[in-house]
Amino acid sequence: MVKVIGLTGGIATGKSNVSDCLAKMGYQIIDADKITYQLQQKDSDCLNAITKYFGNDILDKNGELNRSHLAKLVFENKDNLTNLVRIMDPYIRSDVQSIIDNTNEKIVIFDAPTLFENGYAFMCDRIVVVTCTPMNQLNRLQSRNNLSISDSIKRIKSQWPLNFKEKLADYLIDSNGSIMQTRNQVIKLFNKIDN
Ligand SMILES: Nc1ncnc2c1ncn2[C@@H]1O[C@H](COP(=O)(O)OP(=O)(O)OP(=O)(O)O)[C@@H](O)[C@H]1O
Repeated sequence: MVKVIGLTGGIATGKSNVSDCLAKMGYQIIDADKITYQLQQKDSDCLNAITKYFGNDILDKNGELNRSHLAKLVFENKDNLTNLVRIMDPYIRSDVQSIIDNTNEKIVIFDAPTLFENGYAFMCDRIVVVTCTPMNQLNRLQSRNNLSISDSIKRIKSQWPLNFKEKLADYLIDSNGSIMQTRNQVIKLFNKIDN
């Protein structure tokens, strides 16, 4: 029976670094962001459902999703975010479940930024949360996405508080140190989980 390890954190807390490290160690990664992106391809059922709710304004002239426009709508309005999640949820869940059901691996990693917010924690046997101090999170988000402080705070606040996620974790990865220090923790942790 495959063991599903959920991997999450707060926005810009260093989850991608951990996910890269796990991929290099040979683990199969189910990437919720990639699945979401693929589901939103032009003319897909999922994009049609999104457009039905948000209107044709979210499409560009070629019928492709205008991602920055949709992002603006959902980060500025909580109801929009809730509805986007509600619309996409069954599509994402079904894709993830089919990967889990068809894998031959002993362990798969389900990498999802909003694992808790979207109720995907229930699909996991164990959960790893990548965390750092609120100040490091804010600095990393600002410099990575070139955002103002107020926009960064808005994005951080659209997720559950990091300290709440930490309490729900089975395992924590502290990403306050260097990338290498974080990777060493990942190797140590997965040697334990995998044995
Ligand atoms: N240990 C670290 N030391 C210094 N910088 C780091 C560390 N880990 C990540 N960063 C930097 O912080 C930023 C955010 O990291 P990353 O993209 O891995 O976050 P994330 O948790 O995957 O975010 P999101 O969920 O928003 O995609 C990146 O610019 C990355 O280079």
